[in-house]
Amino acid sequence: MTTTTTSAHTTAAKDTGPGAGPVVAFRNVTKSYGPVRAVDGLSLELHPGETVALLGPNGAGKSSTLDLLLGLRPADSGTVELFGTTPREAIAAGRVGAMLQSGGLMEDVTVREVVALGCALHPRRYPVEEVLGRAGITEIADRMVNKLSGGQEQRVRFALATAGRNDLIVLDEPTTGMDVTSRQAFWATMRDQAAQGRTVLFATHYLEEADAIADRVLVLNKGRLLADGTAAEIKAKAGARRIAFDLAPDAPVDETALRALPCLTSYERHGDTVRLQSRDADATVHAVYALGLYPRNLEVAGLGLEQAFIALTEAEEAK
Ligand SMILES: Nc1ncnc2c1ncn2[C@@H]1O[C@H](COP(=O)(O)OP(=O)(O)OP(=O)(O)O)[C@@H](O)[C@H]1O
Repeated sequence: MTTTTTSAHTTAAKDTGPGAGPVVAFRNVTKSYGPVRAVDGLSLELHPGETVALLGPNGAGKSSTLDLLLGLRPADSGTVELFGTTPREAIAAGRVGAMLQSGGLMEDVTVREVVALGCALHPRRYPVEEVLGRAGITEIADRMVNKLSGGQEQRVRFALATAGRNDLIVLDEPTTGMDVTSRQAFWATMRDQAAQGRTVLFATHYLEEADAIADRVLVLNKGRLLADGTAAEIKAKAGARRIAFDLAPDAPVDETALRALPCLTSYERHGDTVRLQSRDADATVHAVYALGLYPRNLEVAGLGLEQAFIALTEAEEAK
């Protein structure tokens, strides 16, 4: 095993700097389980220092993509490279840390013992106490692993993923089971890792996390890449805008005419409040006035990431 005396605060390896090749390269990768095509001709590249969120509905292929990336499963066709080499070689070189949903922790050991083992196995390890501190588990270091809550287990997994100086950190729904404070602390640590030049890829169902943390968002559906860009670009790609207004109380309202407004992609009414999504907000608002309504508190806004995500995946389902 290789050891290193590099300072704990050394940044990621030099060849991950600007101008270096991609950290991750998928080229036309396909993976099926029997009749289910979990990953369908996926091509993408991740670059040094990016923090990338992987979004998708249940069964979209997120975990399968991460499994292929980590070499845990072979692709049926296409190629997966990390740092220009195979996943196996990149992991053996200690360049990749991963926190997966599955995989039990050893049970009859303390938190410190399991983290110490993770550190010992890493070719570019950090000191155990530093790893415990970063994951916020110093206080529970002497507790048995099988006595931990779900959120505490997640923190131990996080400690194992950051036991050494990795250049790529892969996280599959890392904050599931964590309370709000733990989540915030977790992402603060992750931001710090990214600021040191590491590439971070995380799958999540929390769209607000993707919006707040990621500088790039990949939307997967049915194993295919539906959108790839900043959160703002994904919102723009969804195309629709939100319109909300209040109807004048007691004014006669033709519900059928409201539902038939032009360019609507969604319609909701709660009492006097109407909430719409429209492909062309100008045309819709114009038609509201043409109905002889006098909307009050009129608001027109872009979609949030969550609504954009739903609009994009629904549009794909409708194909
Ligand atoms: N080992 C397996 N055997 C058979 N089918 C599988 C296996 N693993 C995944 N699948 C199927 O492949 C598809 C993609 O699953 P995957 O777990 O990659 O999606 P996901 O986006 O991670 O979903 P979730 O958000 O629910 O975790 C699903 O239809 C799933 O049922």
